[in-house]
Amino acid sequence: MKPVFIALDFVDADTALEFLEPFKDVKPLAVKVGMELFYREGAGIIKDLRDQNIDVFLDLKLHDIPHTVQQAAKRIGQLDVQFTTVHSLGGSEMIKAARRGLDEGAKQAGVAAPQLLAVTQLTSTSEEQLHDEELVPVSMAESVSHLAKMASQSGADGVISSALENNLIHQAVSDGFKCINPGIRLPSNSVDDQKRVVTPTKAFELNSSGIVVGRSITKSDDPVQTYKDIYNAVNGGIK
Ligand SMILES: O=C(O)c1cc(=O)[nH]c(=O)n1[C@@H]1O[C@H](COP(=O)(O)O)[C@@H](O)[C@H]1O
Repeated sequence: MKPVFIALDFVDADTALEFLEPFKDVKPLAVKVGMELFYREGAGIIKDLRDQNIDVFLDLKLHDIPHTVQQAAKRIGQLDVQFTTVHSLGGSEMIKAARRGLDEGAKQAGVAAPQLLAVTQLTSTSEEQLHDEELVPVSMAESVSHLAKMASQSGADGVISSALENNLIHQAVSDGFKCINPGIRLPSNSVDDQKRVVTPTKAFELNSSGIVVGRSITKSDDPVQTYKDIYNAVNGGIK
């Protein structure tokens, strides 16, 4: 099963849970809680979702010195979430520290440790920005596959990248390493702030291990049907 994570980019728990009401008989269901919702609601929203048996990807994109990241990751590891993120640009020592923190926290809480995903280059970053603002001299594809290799050697279970880079990443890492892809748009949607976008079908043609979809579902006229259509295009099986 390749997950389709719905990005719950909502202002508060009431709005997020109200949005999820019509999904109560939809299985499987996986959601992403990001900074907007978590900074407002903290661990309470994670508990509400886990109590409904929903898989949770807690996306806080940790990026700090290794000790700070390890301690923060320990707290995340205690929350019984299934996936979480760090920025790969924090470096190999930071990613290893995150891995240690997640494992320690999960062990203390008696839950399974979350899978660790390292963000390579954000899907809102263009090739021009990479060169002009970050002064990175190599191409986007080279930068992303290099960061993915480093993340895989540092204990990450996968990366967050645009699907456009999946095939290069798969060549650089061992089997089983996940490429989870945001920057997903249906052909009729506007691109908004994203730069490196693909459709859900294209993402899976490009060997995606899972996708993150926000506004294409949350702003759709019929979010449940849009979720089912996207999920079925990839996996089939939801009525
Ligand atoms: O880590 C992420 O999930 C992420 C990384 C990235 O490079 N690009 C990206 O868009 N995201 C997240 O994926 C979601 C995309 O939302 P939409 O653009 O509305 O589909 C947001 O919650 C972003 O925070």
